[in-house]
Amino acid sequence: MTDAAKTTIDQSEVDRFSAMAAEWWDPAGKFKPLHKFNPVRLTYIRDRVAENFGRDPKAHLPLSGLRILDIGCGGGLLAEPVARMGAAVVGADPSEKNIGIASTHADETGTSVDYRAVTAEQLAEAGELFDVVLNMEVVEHVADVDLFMRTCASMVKPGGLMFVATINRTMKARALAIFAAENILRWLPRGTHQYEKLVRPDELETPLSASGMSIVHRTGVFFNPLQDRWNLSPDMDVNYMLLAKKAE
Ligand SMILES: C[S@@+](CC[C@H](N)C(=O)[O-])C[C@H]1O[C@@H](n2cnc3c(N)ncnc32)[C@H](O)[C@@H]1O
Repeated sequence: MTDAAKTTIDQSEVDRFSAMAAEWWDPAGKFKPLHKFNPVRLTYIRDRVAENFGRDPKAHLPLSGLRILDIGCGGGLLAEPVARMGAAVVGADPSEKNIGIASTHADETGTSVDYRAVTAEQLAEAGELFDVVLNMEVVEHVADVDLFMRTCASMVKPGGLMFVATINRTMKARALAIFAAENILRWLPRGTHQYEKLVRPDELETPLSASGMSIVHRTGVFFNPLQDRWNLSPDMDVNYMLLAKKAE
């Protein structure tokens, strides 16, 4: 099968997120872990983007002038604050319901985000290019990781960045991110993550390097129960983030 005939969409995954769409902006609801994640990932994105593009991360609008794609944006939990840092943000998600909730919320908060109910494949086919692609908590839900990564990488401009956040496929992740998070802590609905669909860092590195991108930074993200907060950590066995840069 050619790439053009393949899809990255696992319809059962998209349907599951659509069914929960009303809860995107409830900080105590089914997306509570993503709300809790936001401070650490937003700071990481801001600081690394500012460093790459020679900006002051503490400036009023540190991301102004940059075109950023939030692929698999869901309800826009990340797209909105990134737009408020000055970037021109395209938020894309295959679920019409997610995009509906995201658009309504952005209207309510007066935030400008260009939301589109499309797949990464459709955006890439249209020749869209971005300074930064945010690929956060999506790869573990797609049908074809390799194709998804190559499609996303094709939309990064030379010298641009892609951030990827996901969960490692390790026994520790199975115990903490699936069993404990879904059955004991009840942070996530049961069935949110399937062990077989979790993705190891090297499985992202292969399609990235085939697309002219190299990993320039990697970090674990770990929950500290005493602080009730996620922090960056050298331990990449469970949640982790990668930053890849395209050659100039
Ligand atoms: C766990 S949510 C992450 C939402 C957002 N990125 C965040 O971190 O706040 C996963 C999202 O990926 C979307 N998704 C699933 N399959 C996808 C695909 N093949 N391409 C793009 N997005 C996809 C889902 O609809 C859902 O909104």
